[in-house]
Order: sequence, then C-alpha cells, then structure tokens
Amino acid sequence: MTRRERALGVLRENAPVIAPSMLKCDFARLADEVDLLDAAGAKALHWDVMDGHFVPNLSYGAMVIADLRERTDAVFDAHLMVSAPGRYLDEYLKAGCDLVTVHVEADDFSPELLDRIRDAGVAAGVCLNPETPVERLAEIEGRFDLCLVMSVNPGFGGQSYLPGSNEKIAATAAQAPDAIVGVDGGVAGDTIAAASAAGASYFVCGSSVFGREDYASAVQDLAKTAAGATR
Ligand SMILES: O=C(CO)[C@@H](O)[C@H](O)COP(=O)(O)O
Ligand SMILES: [Fe+2]
Repeated sequence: MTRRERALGVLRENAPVIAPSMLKCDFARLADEVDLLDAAGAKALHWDVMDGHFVPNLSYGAMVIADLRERTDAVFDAHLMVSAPGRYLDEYLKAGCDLVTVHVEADDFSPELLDRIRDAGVAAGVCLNPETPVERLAEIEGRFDLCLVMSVNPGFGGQSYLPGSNEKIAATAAQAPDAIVGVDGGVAGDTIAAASAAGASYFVCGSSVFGREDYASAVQDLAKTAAGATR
C-alpha cells in the first residue's frame, strides 16, 4: 500500500478528521507535543512550512518533520507555504509525509507538480488562498486528492475565520466532488459546524487544540461538533 492510499483511507474512514496545526504547538517540547497528540488519537498532523517569502513568517522544514516521523502513525500533512515548492518538494517526500499540499499561487506551481507528488506515492493536496477563486481548480481537475480552503490569510495561527469561507467550501465541494475538502485557519468550536455543513471533512485546528489543556478532549469535541452538523 502506498502512503497515498493509506492516508486517503485514514482521512475518509475517520471523517471528520481534526488535524492539529503544529505551527501552534510548543516548539521547545516538539517531540512531546507529537507524542501527546498521538495519545490523544489525532489521525493527522498538519505541518505548516513557511519560507518568509510566500508568507511573512518562517517556521520549520523537512529535517524537523523527518526527525519526528517515526513517533506516530498519524498522517503527516505538509502544508507548503513557500514560493518554490517544486524546488523543495523531494525533501518533503523523503521526510515521510503522506500528504503534501501546495498552493496554486506559488511561483513554480504547475499541474505537473501535483503529478510529481502522486508519482511518489504520496497524496496530493492543493491549497487556495482566500482571494483565489475556486475556478482555478478546473485546470487541475482530477490531479489532486484534497483541496485545502484557506479561511485566513496564510502566515500565522490564531486569526479569525474569514467571512465567505463557507461559501468557498461549498463551491470547492461542487467543483471537485471526488476530492476531500479541507479548511485551514480560525477553525474552532464556533466555526467548525458551519464549515462541516458546507462540505468540509478535514479540519486544520491550531489554537482550538493547543489552547486547551487536554488535547484528546479538544480533538474529540471538535470532531463531535463537525459530525453533528447537518448538510
Ligand atoms: O496555515 C496556517 C496559517 O498560515 C494554519 O494552519 C494555522 O496555523 C492554523 O492555526 P489556527 O488558525 O487554527 O490557530
Ligand atoms: Fe496550514
């Protein structure tokens, strides 16, 4: 079984999936945070990679992700907020990521970039910034497994969920019915139900997990709220 097949199985069988955004964890205790999330039953960990160019912030890269890979079986999702994902992609594939998500707005984005991810046996994700229309998905139809709708401007955790994000989720689900629809930014107890009702099944949650003492109840409460939403 490829990493792609395993990851898509995990995300579909466990939907709605809460993926803690590691940007918001305590970096001084990074390995412990991964262990705690593993014990909390997190099915996916979302690694926000930032180059200080595509977004005005820096985070961590493939070497850090690789060193944490063996600590958990959770799906490793690398969200590449970098201007040149094509230049660095191989490092993330080698680091053991199961899902690699690239932005259509990146300088070297191309449909072939998504093919490279899948050819490596890894699930291909595509991400849309808030101002990017869902029509951009038409040119890459059938070439991605997950579409991540940014519900904040990328670069920082702890921002507020942008109005219009749920309409964008619904439009994405209509445009790409075979893909998993994810949402990233400001997803919390008061926003997750409407996002779920709009069609999202993969929820990146930073502050709403790491802001809680007990990660297991945070993940369970968010998943329960998402699952209880009616479409
Ligand atoms: O990609 C990003 C930000 O660029 C996100 O993954 C955030 O890190 C999510 O954090 P919260 O908004 O949930 O606090
Ligand atoms: Fe992210």
